[in-house]
Amino acid sequence: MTVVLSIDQGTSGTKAIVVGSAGETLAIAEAELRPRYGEGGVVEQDPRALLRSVLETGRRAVAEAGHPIDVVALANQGETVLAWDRGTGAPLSPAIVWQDRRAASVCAGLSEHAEWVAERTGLVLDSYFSAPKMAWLRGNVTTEGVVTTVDTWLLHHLTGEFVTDAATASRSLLTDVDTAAWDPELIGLFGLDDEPLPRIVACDEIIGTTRAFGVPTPVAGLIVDQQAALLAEACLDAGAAKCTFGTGAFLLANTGATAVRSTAGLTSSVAWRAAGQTAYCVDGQVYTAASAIRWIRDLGFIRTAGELDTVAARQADGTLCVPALAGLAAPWWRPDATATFTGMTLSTGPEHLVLAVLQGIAAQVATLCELVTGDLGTPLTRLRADGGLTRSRTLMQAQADLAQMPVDVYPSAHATPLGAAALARLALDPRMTLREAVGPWRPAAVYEPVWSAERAAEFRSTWTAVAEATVRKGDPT
Ligand SMILES: O=P(O)(O)OC[C@H](O)CO
Repeated sequence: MTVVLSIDQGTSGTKAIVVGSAGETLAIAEAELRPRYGEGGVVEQDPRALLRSVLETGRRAVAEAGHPIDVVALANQGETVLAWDRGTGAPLSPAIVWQDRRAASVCAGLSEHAEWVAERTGLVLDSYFSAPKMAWLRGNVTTEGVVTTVDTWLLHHLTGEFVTDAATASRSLLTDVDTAAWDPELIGLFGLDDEPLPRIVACDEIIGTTRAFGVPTPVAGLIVDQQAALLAEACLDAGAAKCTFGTGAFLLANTGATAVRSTAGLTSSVAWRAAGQTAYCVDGQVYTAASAIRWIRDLGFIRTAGELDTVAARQADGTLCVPALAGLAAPWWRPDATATFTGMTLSTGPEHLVLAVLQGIAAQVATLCELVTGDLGTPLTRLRADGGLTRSRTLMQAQADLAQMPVDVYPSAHATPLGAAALARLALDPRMTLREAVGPWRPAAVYEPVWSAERAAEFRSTWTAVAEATVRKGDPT
């Protein structure tokens, strides 16, 4: 029996779970993290707090499980970067979170290269990805040490190794998506030629051992959190898609062994490299989902996210929201976009604003479902969903209504660490298939659309007009 300590180091928190061989959760420990938001698109985290949360939740989960662990897996937040000293491991900068928009200036300066960069990397030249942030850090914060994604820094602390996995590397704008290897031309474009870059490893590779959680234990099962959830939800065949409703909402669809070049403004990256194969996915992003809910909570509209369904109005009053509180990603790619509420009257209450935020998130995800369908060449007919916000019945019903497809809610709140745990199991038992490592699951709830196709289309066209107007507001005059 393989017991995995699987750690999900995310934007809003770190979760460590101990997973038994049948995928059962033996223990859970969580730590909340709060990024620092500042003017000018600043979203930062204290790297030491991230590391502390990994060590502390991992140790608590192991103690609670009361069972020796065989392997440690780590899922990471993808595009968040920091500068650090390779000798001491000390951070030399804050962690610049994927939501941070300050590197937009780097992308603007490279805009004439946008087309070939997209063709080579499968991504869009946008401040969301790691390389512009790395270049921004170099130009504005420090020329010392190394600049890497957070996973590399955490893994250095755990094992002493200098590595990243193929899925995380593919989110950088520094890899050729077809080979998933560092690309010297891209590295040169961002002025990062002199940077030592970590070795790219497979997601199911044993990269070293750690003593951080007791006796020396192998470390394997490294992957971006979104891709981990795609794997946990068994989206193993081309065409299967999931949306994780976390800090942001991220829709990923498996495209098999091919990295498609999106014609719709989505991005393509490595889903995982495991069992000797590389699988790809297309993805679309809603930058603020739970962070929009946290925002309305901080404004006092709700006391906790658990109140969403009781507070949200049963009927909309015409208020619409584009929750672009940290810019807009696919298909607009406008880091400068800001959030909008329209259609309010004197009778609009907090309940209408709460409903409008939930419908705004669902409308953005519905747009992504439509675009994914275009890229896959076959219609997306069902959506799998996970993440904390799937607890909101109002949101899930709005999702089914606006996307006009059933939504299957994943039964566990731990899709991301369960996906990383599956990769770790595979690492320890290479005779297993990926499908066996993941195992079957049944939805905890299925939301069927109750709105007619006409009603959904009408809502979406009004909402899209508001989103387009939001984007036009920032157009140069
Ligand atoms: O930390 P999460 O769970 O919000 O996910 C972050 C995404 O992977 C960013 O691309």
